[in-house]
Amino acid sequence: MKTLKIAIQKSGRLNEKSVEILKNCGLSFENYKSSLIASVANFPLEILFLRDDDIPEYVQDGIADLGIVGENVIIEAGADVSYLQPLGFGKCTLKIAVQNNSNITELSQLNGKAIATSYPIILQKYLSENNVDAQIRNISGSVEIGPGLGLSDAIFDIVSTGGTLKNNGLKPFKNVMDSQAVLICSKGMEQNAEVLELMQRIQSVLRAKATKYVVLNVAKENLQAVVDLLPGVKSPTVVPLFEEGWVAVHSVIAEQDFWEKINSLKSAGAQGIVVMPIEKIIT
Ligand SMILES: Nc1ncnc2c1ncn2[C@@H]1O[C@H](COP(=O)(O)OP(=O)(O)OP(=O)(O)O)[C@@H](O)[C@H]1O
Ligand SMILES: O=P(O)(O)OC[C@H]1O[C@H](OP(=O)(O)OP(=O)(O)O)[C@H](O)[C@@H]1O
Ligand SMILES: [Mg+2]
Repeated sequence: MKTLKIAIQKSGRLNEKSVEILKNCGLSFENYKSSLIASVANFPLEILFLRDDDIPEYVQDGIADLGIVGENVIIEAGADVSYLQPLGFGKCTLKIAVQNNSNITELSQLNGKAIATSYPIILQKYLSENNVDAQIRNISGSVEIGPGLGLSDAIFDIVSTGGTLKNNGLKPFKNVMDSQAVLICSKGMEQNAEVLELMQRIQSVLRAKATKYVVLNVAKENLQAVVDLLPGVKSPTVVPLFEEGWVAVHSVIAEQDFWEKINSLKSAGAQGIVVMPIEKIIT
């Protein structure tokens, strides 16, 4: 059996969550800051710790079979890789931003202006699609200080909370692309047995993360109303309580509408609601 290689970020925004998702898949490996490669003890896999910019090309060229990296970095690199799974972390938007006191309100006003960015390829494509002819200043980081120093009239960078823009006297002007961390593989590796096994594990971890396990008590006369609110993985489990006329209901609830559901359950007669995290859901 061939040992696969997966490339993840060595340090930075995606490192911790990438390590976490692999560990949650049951993979056992040492995560020393100093080592650039780690062997997984219980799966035919080696983990390469790299700068995120290098990951798309490593995967494209088959030096790594798999990778975890932001979509923004893949698109910027123009890498020819297969997308396997969005991972739900590293969520951000690439935006053009201008100074708070700027009078730029239309895209066409960027004609002839200078825009600082670390993502010149994505920006150039967007500008060309919108017939804007601006000068792109390619800088590798701290892009947000550009306008304040007179280096550029606008910037194009990653925005998440908007805090960095605010701290530098900038305001968002145009949203260009949303991004999140994704699992990718080299072309032709999509059906590899170990790749499929890893995908299945990652998906079961993601499904579990998106849900909570709920146990509650309800009087039999209110059971149908409560069950109608709870789909469960297949359907809710209902077991009798020692006290006559009462049952316990076991089910799962989606994280996203959790509080709304809990309030509806209480109104429908649910009592003693216990909520627990789920580790994995295998379907
Ligand atoms: N503020 C943020 N919120 C959410 N996701 C972000 C944020 N900033 C960056 N990201 C995502 O995380 C990725 C890595 O960001 P990071 O700042 O660690 O990159 P980097 O400094 O280029 O790292 P490296 O040292 O590996 O080259 C980005 O490409 C993007 O996909
Ligand atoms: O909207 P916000 O929540 O403020 O996040 C946006 C900032 O986050 C990223 O930088 P990071 O903090 O990762 O530092 P870096 O420039 O060293 O990569 C990005 O380059 C922005 O500067
Ligand atoms: Mg980088």
